[in-house]
Amino acid sequence: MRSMSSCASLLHRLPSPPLSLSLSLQTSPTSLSRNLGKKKKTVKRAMSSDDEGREEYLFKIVVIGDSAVGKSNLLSRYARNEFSANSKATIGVEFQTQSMEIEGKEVKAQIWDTAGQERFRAVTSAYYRGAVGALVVYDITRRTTFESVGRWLDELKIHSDTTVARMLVGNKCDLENIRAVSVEEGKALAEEEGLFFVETSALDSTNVKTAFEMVILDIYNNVSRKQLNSDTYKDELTVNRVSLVKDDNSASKQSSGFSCCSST
Ligand SMILES: Nc1nc2c(ncn2[C@@H]2O[C@H](COP(=O)(O)OP(=O)(O)OP(=O)(O)O)[C@@H](O)[C@H]2O)c(=O)[nH]1
Repeated sequence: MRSMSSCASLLHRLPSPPLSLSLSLQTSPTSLSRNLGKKKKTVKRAMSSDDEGREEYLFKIVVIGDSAVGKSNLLSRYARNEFSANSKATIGVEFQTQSMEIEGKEVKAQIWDTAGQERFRAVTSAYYRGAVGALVVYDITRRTTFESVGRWLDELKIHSDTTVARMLVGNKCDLENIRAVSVEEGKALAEEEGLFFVETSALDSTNVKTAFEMVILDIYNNVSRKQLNSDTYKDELTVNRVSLVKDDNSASKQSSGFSCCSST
């Protein structure tokens, strides 16, 4: 028996952000990539201008958590509105790019999904490199996956910047009847670690859009505040402008423009 109403809604880590969550999704490309072994540039984040001088942003977001918590299905639900009851374990890395508009600016979120199983994981440092946002996912019906959250957060801290926008996601909240982690426990951990928190269901779509878009919005707000003009940032922008030009040319080039993985 499913219960949608029991899913915990979004808990803000910070006071409400200055922007609303009404992002307009422009495209829904399916740039899925399995490029293990190829040595290519890793995108960090980007700002560029198109022909009309409009600002563009590219944010890399990673989805992490134990195996079978629903990472791949959360991404496929968000990007393509698809769910698979029999999805296979992810091998290596996949990513999807979503474009949207915030305050008249084009924002592209490049969302990376990797295997929860250690033996199927690609080079860890390459996966995290350049990430400005992260969804840390556990399965509300399996307590061990909640207990692993600390380990995933530690890995994120080791491999990325401290300013990464982070969302704790308790997935499979449609399975209320076999819940093993309470909403209160999820909230408490999120508060302790300074994360946003939401419970989702990739199966029935509950809060999936909110989870991703809250992270994107938080990154956007952070980046806007920083104004993206520091000296340390300029090199990255130069690299990423090239990637964005490729990305704009055609959907098919999108996956080749942004790929993983080179080891550090
Ligand atoms: N009931 C329910 N099942 C889900 C939900 N999300 C995912 N599943 C199921 O959980 C299983 C694992 O989902 P995946 O998306 O492959 O999990 P994953 O975290 O990507 O797994 P790895 O690739 O091994 O890291 C699949 O059988 C999905 O159908 C959900 O929200 N509700």
